[in-house]
Amino acid sequence: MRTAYRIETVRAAEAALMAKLPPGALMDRAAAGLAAACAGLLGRGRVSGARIVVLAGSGDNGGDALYAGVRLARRGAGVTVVRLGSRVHEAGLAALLRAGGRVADDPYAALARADLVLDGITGIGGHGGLRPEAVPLVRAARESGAVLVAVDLPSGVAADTGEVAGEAVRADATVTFGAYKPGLLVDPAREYAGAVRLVGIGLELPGEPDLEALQHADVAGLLPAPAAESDKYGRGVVGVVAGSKRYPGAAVLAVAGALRGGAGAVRYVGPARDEVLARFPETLVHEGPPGEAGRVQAWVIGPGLGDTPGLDEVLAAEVPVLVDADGLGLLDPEAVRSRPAPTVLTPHAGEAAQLLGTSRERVEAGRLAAVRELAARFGATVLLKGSTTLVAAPPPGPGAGGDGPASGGAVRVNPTGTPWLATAGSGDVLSGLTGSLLAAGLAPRDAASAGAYLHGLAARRAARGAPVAALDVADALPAAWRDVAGTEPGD
Ligand SMILES: NC(=O)C1=CN([C@@H]2O[C@H](COP(=O)(O)OP(=O)(O)OC[C@H]3O[C@@H](n4cnc5c(N)ncnc54)[C@H](O)[C@@H]3O)[C@@H](O)[C@H]2O)[C@@H](O)CC1
Ligand SMILES: [K+]
Repeated sequence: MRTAYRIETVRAAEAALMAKLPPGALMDRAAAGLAAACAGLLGRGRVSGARIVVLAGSGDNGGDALYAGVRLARRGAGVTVVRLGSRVHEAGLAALLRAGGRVADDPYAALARADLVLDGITGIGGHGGLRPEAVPLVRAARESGAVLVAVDLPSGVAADTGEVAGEAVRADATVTFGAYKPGLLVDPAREYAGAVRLVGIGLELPGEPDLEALQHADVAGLLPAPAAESDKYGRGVVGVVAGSKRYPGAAVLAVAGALRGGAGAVRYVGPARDEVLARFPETLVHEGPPGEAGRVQAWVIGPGLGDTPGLDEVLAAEVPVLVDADGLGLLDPEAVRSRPAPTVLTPHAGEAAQLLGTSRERVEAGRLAAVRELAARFGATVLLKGSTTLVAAPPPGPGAGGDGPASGGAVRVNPTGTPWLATAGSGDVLSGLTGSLLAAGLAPRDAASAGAYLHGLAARRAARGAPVAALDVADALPAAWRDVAGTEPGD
């Protein structure tokens, strides 16, 4: 599990640790890790003679960069400091000057010649984005062709939210200290961080992070495995209400996902039975209302639905319900909040904006806030699709909607996303898959995050660098599952 902690938590852990250590020890650890990472980026034997520029802001982030500069200067690098702000970390600057570094006479000339630039303008103490005087320097650093390394965070991005107001440093790599910060894992800020390396400085962090990204082993631990004696009900039956005369394909895609999600059977309800059966003869089909379709352990409703009725009936069921796509447009928060069983909503940014009464741009700029807000407003687990798909559980409240602790627990961020997934119908596959995991008995937050994980992995496998269609993603799900579970085709 990769975890991220907000500034307040990181600062508290730093204060507790600093109280036990001699002054400067933590900064020294950070600088040592940073210098080692820079040496690695420059390449073996390339530190001596390398031209390094330190963009030094006024706080400890600049201090880290200056002390890393000291270590690199001692190994023979030519280190030049560009001062931003009225003051810099004076002890760090003095140490660097003693080690042979110097202050730039002409910052732009220094940047143009640089092999590596350290962005020590701001870290977790920064607010309000890059200041105007920093913008041209940051642009010059970016355009110089030097390797641009952000210290702790790319300056200008918001550590806690991943928001980026105006310009920010676009780093090739970020060396972060003690813990990942949420902004390093969530877009848009994540894109500015480049390759992120975590340097341990000995912080003791609380058990529950603000954000977590599942890895293979975590997902493997969640996936359902059929027992020898399981019948189809034991494995779960998922009902899929999807498709319309106009969009029969959405039904096929949702069923395709559901068949690969671990449920023992898929029941399809809707007008696309012929299309579904032609592709997946194993599907149980029903043309009447969902309530008469027979027993299910979870419902998926929405993909390609148009205005087909059935939502109220499905929401009244005492089993988990996943609402996607067209189903979301018809959703009443109170009807969801008062459900007797958990609900999962899977909007993309546009649908989330509609549900929140805001714009798509605002949702995309503040994805963490949006997913938390939706989970709280609807008392539902929300999977917000996008380049960094997020899953938030609702805070505890009336009904059985919540499965997470106090605040709703850590928001999960999916690490397997790929731009190839931005293709028509891929969301339908995800809904079917996630609904199937719900029917198999996974808790809502686990079903949504394992679903997103497998879906992203399947898309990568199917794409291998070329465009994919949604059905290719569904077809690659078994291989992604084997990858994660560590099973072989013959098992
Ligand atoms: N506290 C600690 O023990 C440790 C801190 N570390 C480093 O210290 C950083 C935090 O240091 P600080 O709390 O001094 O904060 P920062 O250095 O991140 O930034 C605060 C300073 O920048 C100025 N500032 C704020 N917003 C700005 C903006 N938009 N543009 C320009 N200047 C701006 C402030 O006036 C203040 O002087 C971490 O990110 C990390 O790099 C590490 O050395 C590890 C140990
Ligand atoms: K920085």
